[in-house]
Amino acid sequence: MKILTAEQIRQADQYTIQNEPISSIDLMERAASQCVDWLLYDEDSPLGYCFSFDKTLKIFSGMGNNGGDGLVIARLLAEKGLSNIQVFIINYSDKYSPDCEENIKRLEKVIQKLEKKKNKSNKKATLATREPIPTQQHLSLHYIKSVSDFPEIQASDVVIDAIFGSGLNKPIKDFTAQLIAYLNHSKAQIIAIDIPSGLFAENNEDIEHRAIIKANHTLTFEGYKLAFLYDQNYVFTGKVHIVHIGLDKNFMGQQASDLFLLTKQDIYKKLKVRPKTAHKGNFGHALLVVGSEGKMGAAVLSAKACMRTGVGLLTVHVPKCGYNIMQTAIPEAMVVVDKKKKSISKICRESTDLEKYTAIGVGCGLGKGEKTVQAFHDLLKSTSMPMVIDADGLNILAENLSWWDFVPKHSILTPHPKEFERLFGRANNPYLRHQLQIAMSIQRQVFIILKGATTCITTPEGKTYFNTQGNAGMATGGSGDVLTGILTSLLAQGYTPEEACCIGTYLHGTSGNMAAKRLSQEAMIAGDIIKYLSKAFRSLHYGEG
Ligand SMILES: NC(=O)C1=CN([C@@H]2O[C@H](COP(=O)(O)OP(=O)(O)OC[C@H]3O[C@@H](n4cnc5c(N)ncnc54)[C@H](O)[C@@H]3O)[C@@H](O)[C@H]2O)[C@@H](O)CC1
Ligand SMILES: Nc1ncnc2c1ncn2[C@@H]1O[C@H](COP(=O)(O)OP(=O)(O)O)[C@@H](O)[C@H]1O
Ligand SMILES: [K+]
Repeated sequence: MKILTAEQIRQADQYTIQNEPISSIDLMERAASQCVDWLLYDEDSPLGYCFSFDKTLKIFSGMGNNGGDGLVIARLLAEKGLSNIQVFIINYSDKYSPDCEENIKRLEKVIQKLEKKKNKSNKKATLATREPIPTQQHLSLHYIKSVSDFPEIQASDVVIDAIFGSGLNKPIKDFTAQLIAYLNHSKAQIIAIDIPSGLFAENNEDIEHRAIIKANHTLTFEGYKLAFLYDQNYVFTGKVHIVHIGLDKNFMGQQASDLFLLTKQDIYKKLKVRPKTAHKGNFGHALLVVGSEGKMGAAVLSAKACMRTGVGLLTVHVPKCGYNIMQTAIPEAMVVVDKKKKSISKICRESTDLEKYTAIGVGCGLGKGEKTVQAFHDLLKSTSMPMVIDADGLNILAENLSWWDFVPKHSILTPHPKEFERLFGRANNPYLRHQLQIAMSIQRQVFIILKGATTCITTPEGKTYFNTQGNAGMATGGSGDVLTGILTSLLAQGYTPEEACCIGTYLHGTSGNMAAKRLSQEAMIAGDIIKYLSKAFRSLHYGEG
């Protein structure tokens, strides 16, 4: 799925208005009604299925179209019978957008209607019982012009943030900034409409010092904004939900973008089916160069994951101390032992040694001893076959930058954020780090998989794929070794490095999710990701689970 910029979405908005055709105020109505559906019927909604609602919904609306969305949400919820709704318009300037202004009038009319209804029923009740009955539905509109207008917020309140959307063009200031700090300080659940107010859709500088809503949920229109895919911004977006508002699909499909979110369909299309008459020679021969004393677990995890991802043959090069461990843990793999007992010292005597392999994975649990460093150098120089480089392989490279010249073109590097920083340096914010990652992929002609809650893959052509599969149960030692095994297996089987990166990260995250569902995030360990690979494959091939 393509990720579009806020500017491209705005153009899609205009195109839809002109060509569907639909008026902008009706498009706003449609967007808000989709949000209302989510609020009333989604299992994640703090309002969920709760018509007789004992909490108060406090909607904070700005003066642009995002504010307009908030006003329509209030009106539609009131029309559906939701009881306690308070709307606050934040007067940060003296100019409303036309659709926002029109929706204030529409909301005022509904309030008047409700008041009339209330007075009528109170009159009736007074005649019959001589006492007014409690009001059934409360909808009110207030204006915030300074700090003294801030309402009290209870922990049980649900706050809708419709202050600013994608039209924000500079950081929020003055009492609106104070309001955001005040809302963030409250214990209420916050739902942001389109984008948390204060966050820019792409590049966010100086984020620690800016006023930005910290939402529990964000209902975003049509698709993820780039900023939502950086782990550092999760604190602002909370869980992201896509709300389709009916923008022109063809127009959006034609927009140029080098940014993609991986979906199940993308992966399904890339997965090959194993021919009925296949033999093990059809699925490649992988070599894993892994392990050292005390870190043979990393070697075992990568080897098991490699075999469970479908490789035909696997050879694992380990130090002598790893021989029994490896043969016992995974009899399906062949083992080549190093001359050294505790760590690897020489991987290949001649370059022809490597010719029988169709892919090489190196780095898991390798260590950085002098001989190992030399062996890694020799390995890089002996082959032009793209390889998967992880963990200590990356650390060694970071300490020997001149060896970049020997890294085979189109190799896959799998750093976590710390390893990335060692290799490529620091960037001031996640957007700039992403730009650095793209630049490095192009300059070094490698695929870089920056691992995280959302994993970011960049290609030598400058494309980016984001993988959002996975969960915090995978934040445990060895999960990265499993990914290296999976990637090496896919490369060995003849998938292109780009396919291997996309399928590998998606598969890894999907297995992790399946393991967490069955075992809990706390109890699952890296080896469980391997156990659930079979289920993940079945879900991709046959839609099971
Ligand atoms: N296709 C879409 O994406 C649709 C978008 N809609 C909504 O429209 C929003 C965008 O609306 P707008 O363009 O009116 O933008 P906003 O509602 O985000 O912006 C508010 C206005 O405030 C001004 N402003 C920007 N930064 C400011 C600051 N720091 N201090 C004071 N004023 C500032 C801007 O000039 C703008 O006029 C979206 O986020 C979404 O909620 C929907 O209404 C319908 C369809
Ligand atoms: N919170 C999370 N959500 C999703 N995936 C995660 C999360 N934490 C870790 N992971 C995944 O687990 C793996 C951890 O890799 P790494 O840090 O190299 O671990 P190790 O070195 O222990 O093997 C990565 O693929 C990463 O994307
Ligand atoms: K918002």
